Amino acid sequence: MTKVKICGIQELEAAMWAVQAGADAVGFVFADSRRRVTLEKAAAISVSLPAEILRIGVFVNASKAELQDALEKVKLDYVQLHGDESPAFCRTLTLPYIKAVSILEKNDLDILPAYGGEMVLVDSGKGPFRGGNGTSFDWDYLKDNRFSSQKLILAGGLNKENVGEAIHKVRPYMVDVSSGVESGGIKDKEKIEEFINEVRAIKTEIESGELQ
Ligand SMILES: O=C(O)c1ccccc1N[C@@H]1O[C@H](COP(=O)(O)O)[C@@H](O)[C@H]1O
Repeated sequence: MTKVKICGIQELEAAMWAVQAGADAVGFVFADSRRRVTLEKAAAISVSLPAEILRIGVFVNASKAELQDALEKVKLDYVQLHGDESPAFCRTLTLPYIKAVSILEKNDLDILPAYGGEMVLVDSGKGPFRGGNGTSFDWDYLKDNRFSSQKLILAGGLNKENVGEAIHKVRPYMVDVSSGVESGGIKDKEKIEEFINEVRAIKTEIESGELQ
């Protein structure tokens, strides 16, 4: 069963749309972004969410102290690292982390194991920002890749139209979406519901053997 993360949450209302539609995780962006949210606002949203929802904080080149502070204040389950954090930096972290890696060509996948961590995230390297660009990469790169010791999160340009193909090709542990569930730059209830419904439908097809 593919898990779903709805990222770029800035309002409790949008978080609840995600929860009610069946999301497994929500993401708060603390990096420089139009989706940036303050620790205080994220903490207020976090405290109102059901315990079983994963809270994931998105950072770019934050210090260990900043990561730890956010983890505690927002009650984050993971920090997601979208900057130039090195494998050595990641491996010294004493908090749960997910390293995000930009994939421009197939060889970019080779470094994933070096980062360690329970999960790794692959995103598109295309676009002006460190993430949240709404652009995808060639999922065929991942067709014969299985990261047995790391759970794979697929991100980058996902939407209700393409997430089925993406899951079919990559079989990720979790899909992560931000731009694809927005209208006019803000989270859209209907798009969140449609995206999650689409993922649930694909899961059913895979489990029933209809989708090979
Ligand atoms: O969403 C942002 O603004 C952002 C800023 C800096 C780093 C990461 C960011 N978001 C992450 O980017 C990917 C892909 O998002 P999209 O669906 O293509 O818009 C996702 O992991 C977000 O968590």
